[in-house]
Amino acid sequence: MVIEGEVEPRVILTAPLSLEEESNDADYRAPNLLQRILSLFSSVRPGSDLTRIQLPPLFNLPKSQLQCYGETVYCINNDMLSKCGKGENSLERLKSVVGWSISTLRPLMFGVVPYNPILGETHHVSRASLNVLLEQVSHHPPVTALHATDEKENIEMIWCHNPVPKFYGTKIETAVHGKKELRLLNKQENYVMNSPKLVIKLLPYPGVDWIGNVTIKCEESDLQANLYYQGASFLSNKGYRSIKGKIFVTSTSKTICEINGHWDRSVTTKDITTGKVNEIYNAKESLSGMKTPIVKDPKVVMPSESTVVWAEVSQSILTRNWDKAKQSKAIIEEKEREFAKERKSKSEIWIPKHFRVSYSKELGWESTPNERWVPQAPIIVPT
Ligand SMILES: CC(C)CCC[C@@H](C)[C@H]1CC[C@H]2[C@@H]3CC=C4C[C@@H](O)CC[C@]4(C)[C@H]3CC[C@]12C
Repeated sequence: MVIEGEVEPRVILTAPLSLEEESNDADYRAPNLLQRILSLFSSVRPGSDLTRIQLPPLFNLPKSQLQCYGETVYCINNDMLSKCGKGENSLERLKSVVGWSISTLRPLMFGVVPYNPILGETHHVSRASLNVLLEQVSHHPPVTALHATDEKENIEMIWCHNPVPKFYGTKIETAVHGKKELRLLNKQENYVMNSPKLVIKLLPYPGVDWIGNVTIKCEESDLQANLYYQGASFLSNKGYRSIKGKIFVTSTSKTICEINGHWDRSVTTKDITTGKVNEIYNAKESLSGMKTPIVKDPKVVMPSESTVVWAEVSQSILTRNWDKAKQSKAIIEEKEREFAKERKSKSEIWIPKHFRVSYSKELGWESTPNERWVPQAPIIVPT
C-alpha cells in the first residue's frame, strides 16, 4: 500500500482502492485473520443487521466510507466519465455509461473495511473540472449522499446510498440500496442505476465479491442495460467476477447488444445484428496508476471533512499503533453517541448541510443537493 500523509495528523490521505493493492495485500494483514473475524461475529446471530457493530481498528482501512465512495468518482486512470458525454448517439453513450458504472465497483481487500462515517461528516475533492461532495446524511440507518458536477463537461451525478450489511454465518452480505444518477446535461439524458451486492465471503474461501443484478436506464432514449454480476460458485472458481448482460430498447424489449466479461479484467459488447465486438471497460487501464489526492489549500479544509475527522485514527493505523487507534476511535464514537443523545433529549432532528433528504417505503432514501454546482475543493487529485 502506498502511503502518503502529513507529519501533523490534520489531514490524512491514502492511496485509492485499486487492483494492484488487492494483488499485493497478502502480507498486509496479520495471520489468523479469519479466526479473528469469526470470533468478532461469534455473538452475532445469522441474519442480523451489522450497522451497529463497533469494529476494532485492526479491521479498518485507514479511510472512511465517504472516501471509498468518492474515490470511485474522482480516482480513475483514464477519463471514462467525460467519454460518456461525447458518444455520437444514445447507444454509444449508454455503452460508455455501462463501462463507467463498472469502474465504480472497486475491489475491497479481504479483512478490512472503511470507517462508518459520523453524522454530518463530509468529503470534498476536485479533479480537474470535476468537483465531488459527499455527506453522511443519516447515521442510523447509514445513508450517504453524493453530488458531483463538472461544468466544463456538462456532467452531474447524484447518488444516495443506504448499505444494509447482514451476517449469514459463512458470509457478510451488504445490499447497497439507493440509486445512482448520471446526467449528461448537454444531451438531456439521465441515466439511473443501482448497485450490486457486496459479499464478503468467510468460508470456505475468504474473498470479496460483487454479486447481483444491475439495471441502467435512460428514459429519454428509451434504452436500458441489464447486467448480472456473478460470484464464484461454491465449489469452483468458474464464472468468478464475471458480468453478463444486454442492452435493449425498454418499450419493445428488443435486444441490441450483448454484454460479456469480468469486472476486474475486461468487458465487451457485441452488436446483435453486425456481430461487431467493442471493449467498453478495461479494469487495468482504469484502475491502475491512480494518484492519491493531495491538500491544495489546508486553511479551508472543513472540520467535518472525513480526512480530518479520522486523521488520528488513520495515522495510528498507518503506524500500527493499535492502542492509540482504539483510543482515538473510541473518542469519536463516544462523541457521536453523546450528540445523538443530546438531540434526542431536545427532540431535535438533524438537518444535513448540503442535501435535502427524504425516505419513503416505495422509493427508499433519496437526496437532492441544495446547490446547483459543487464548488472547487481544497483537496485535489493531481492530474
Ligand atoms: C460491520 C461490517 C463487518 C460490515 C460493514 C459493511 C461495510 C464495510 C460496507 C457496506 C457498503 C460497502 C460499500 C459499498 C460500495 C462501495 C463502492 C466500491 O466501489 C468501493 C467500496 C464501497 C465504498 C463499499 C465499502 C464497504 C461498505 C461500506
